[in-house]
Amino acid sequence: MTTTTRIVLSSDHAAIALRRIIAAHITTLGWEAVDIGPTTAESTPYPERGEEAARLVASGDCRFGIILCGTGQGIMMAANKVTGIRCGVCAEPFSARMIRQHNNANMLSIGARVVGESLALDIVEAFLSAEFEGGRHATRVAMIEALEG
Ligand SMILES: O=C(CO)[C@H](O)[C@H](O)COP(=O)(O)O
Repeated sequence: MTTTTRIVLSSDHAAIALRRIIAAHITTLGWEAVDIGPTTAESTPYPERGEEAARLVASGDCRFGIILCGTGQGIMMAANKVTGIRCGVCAEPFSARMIRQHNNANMLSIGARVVGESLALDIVEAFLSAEFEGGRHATRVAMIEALEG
């Protein structure tokens, strides 16, 4: 398992401001933010933005990925198409903690049109501070991996 502290951040046009806020925040927590944009408000397709981030996580270049679009849903769907990625959309901290503890998620998706800044930062902190519990959950995660063929 990679030990890097790099976290890739990516979004579509709907979430640029919140992505930047999260990138700045995680650096205060000791993580290295790898913000791959976009930098302008021009419309950009979330499948490409999600895939780009997911490949950096799947390759081991980044430990985690935090991705955002309007709802968090579309970019999550794209990221989960990349082998090795387990990404969940979270709109509250409990689920963000649980997708680490039970599902060993390596990416977190947030909807910038769903949650505000303060809640988003709580969600990110819950995700980053939780650890995978293994045990019975490892068996189930292995079953997800088996679906990848
Ligand atoms: O949430 C999203 C995908 O799940 C996108 O951010 C949303 O569909 C973009 O919409 P628009 O082009 O109207 O800004």
